Amino acid sequence: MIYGNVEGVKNAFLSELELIYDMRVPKYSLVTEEILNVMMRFTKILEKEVSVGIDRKGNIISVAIGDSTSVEIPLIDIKERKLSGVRIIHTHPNGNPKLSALDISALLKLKLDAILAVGVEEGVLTKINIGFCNVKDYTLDFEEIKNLSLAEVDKMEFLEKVKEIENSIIDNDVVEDDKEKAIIVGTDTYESMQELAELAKACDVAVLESVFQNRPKIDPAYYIGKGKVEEIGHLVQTERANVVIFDDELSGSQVRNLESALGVKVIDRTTLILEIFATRAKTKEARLQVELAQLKYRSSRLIGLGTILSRTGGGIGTRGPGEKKLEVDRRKIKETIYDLSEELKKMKKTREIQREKRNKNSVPQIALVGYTNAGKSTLRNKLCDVASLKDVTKKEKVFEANMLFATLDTTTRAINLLDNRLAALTDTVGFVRKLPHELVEAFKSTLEEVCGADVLCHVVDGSSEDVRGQIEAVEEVLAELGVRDKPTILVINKMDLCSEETLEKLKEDNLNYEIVEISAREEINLDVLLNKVAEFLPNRLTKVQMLIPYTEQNQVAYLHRNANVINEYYEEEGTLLEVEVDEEVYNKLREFIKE
Ligand SMILES: Nc1nc2c(ncn2[C@@H]2O[C@H](COP(=O)(O)OP(=O)(O)OP(=O)(O)O)[C@@H](O)[C@H]2O)c(=O)[nH]1
Ligand SMILES: [Mg+2]
Repeated sequence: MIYGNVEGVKNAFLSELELIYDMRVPKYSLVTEEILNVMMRFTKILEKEVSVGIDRKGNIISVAIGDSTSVEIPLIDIKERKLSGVRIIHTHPNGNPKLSALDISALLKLKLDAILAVGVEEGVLTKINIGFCNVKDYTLDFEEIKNLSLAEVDKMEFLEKVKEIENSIIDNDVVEDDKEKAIIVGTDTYESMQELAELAKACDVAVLESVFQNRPKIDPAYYIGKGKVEEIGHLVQTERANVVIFDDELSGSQVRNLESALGVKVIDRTTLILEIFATRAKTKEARLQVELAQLKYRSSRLIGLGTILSRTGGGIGTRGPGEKKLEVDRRKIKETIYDLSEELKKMKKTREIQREKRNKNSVPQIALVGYTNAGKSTLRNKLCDVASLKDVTKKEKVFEANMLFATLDTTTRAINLLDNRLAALTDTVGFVRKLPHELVEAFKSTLEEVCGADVLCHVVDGSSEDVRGQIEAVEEVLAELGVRDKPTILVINKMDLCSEETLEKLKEDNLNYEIVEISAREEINLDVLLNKVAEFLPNRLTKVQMLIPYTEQNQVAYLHRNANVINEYYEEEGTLLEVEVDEEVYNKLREFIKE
């Protein structure tokens, strides 16, 4: 069987190529002239690369049309402390034997014994380059032996060399360096690039370099200019990056072209955002939503993740729905999308019912909204601490970190306002610019909490260089949700990092808002915020007098927890309390109310 790109190749040619399988290579040789001659002939006829995989016994294990990655060989784990036992011989139809980026990454990822690139011009051999793995700084590296003649290749003590490499893998205790190291590429704005770097960080990917190209026109094949691609390819090699992340959406074919030019995995901003959502999704509903979004995004392009790159497994862009799921045909994907949507619809209904219940209980709703990293989760935690319901609350810390999207699921907790009213405080997912529209759709339902809120606290990071842009981005989403006319407090957070000037300027620029400046982390002005929120909430408290007999003292304690006790007197018949109560408490203790 001939692997790789065989479409449109005449059957007669394929049968002739099949004959290579019957050829043998003597144990101590790299390759034979006989095999090379067939390869070179077809390289000329097809004007394509021809690859042959040979094992250490000299058996031909695969013949393929296409680059070095079309050869099918099993993946070897470095923990086994050996190489794959396979060498790949392939032709370069342009006559240049230089190993390409893809050749080198195939060598290292597949742990080949060797990779030979045979330059072919007009069907004639020019020179041969050989790549071997070697060990440098306890990690797997490569060396390239250049411009050899066939006679020189013949003379090479190839098996000795391979043994040497395997010994040095054992001696140096080589570990697989599977950390993802990225070069980020953008054409939009500096802010957007900075955010992309943050997003990568949130995904545990180190950003080694960032490349910016100011380009009015998008290149249909590579997105960026050809020269830039080369520059990045060079950086990939020198910095030893293993993924390149683009700031904008790429088409499936751009991803494929870039991967083959750069020799490493290429992903775009949307894939990265989806990835973050996938790793952070905590509830079943959130996970379903992300999975749905990922399926939709990938099915619309069925991104290649070049053959070898996807087989090396792990890392960004490969989690979530899982490769297996993506390999199934489009019809299956459509069915899955349908099922997921149905399941989500059901969940949405359940949540609506829950929300209705809560509304009936007439607990006022406060929602924290804002740009990602503004400090919403920190604020929610602090408010839960400061305004805790004493023994009534089960405090549940929100996952908070200096990372984007620390929160994926809206999480609601009860807090006690300073006037002793109970309120529900909801933390929401942070917004980002260029949120893929697949996600806007998917996450609208989690943001629906916002629609039910009585007051919105729009939290902004006052210390950010792009406060204005972030405020606008959030306002846009709020408008889309149809909640711009809700009472909104602009909460300027991180005032500990802001200068007086910045704060003044911010306030001047946002005269249309009620503003409270705070520091969530340093707990500055949290009481001011709580009071402002109380002011904004519809007043649902009623002032009453209650006389509680001394035999029912637990009700006094209950009132202290759940109502606003203004005065307390000890009378003969019991405790007389002047309290502000909400509907629930009113109904529960109605019998004690003194007219
Ligand atoms: N200096 C300072 N840092 C703060 C303050 N509030 C929050 N932070 C930090 O800002 C970072 C982000 O805070 P989070 O609470 O996770 O932000 P978030 O708005 O919930 O972010 P997403 O969930 O991604 O939308 C964390 O490192 C916090 O410690 C503050 O008042 N001052
Ligand atoms: Mg958060």
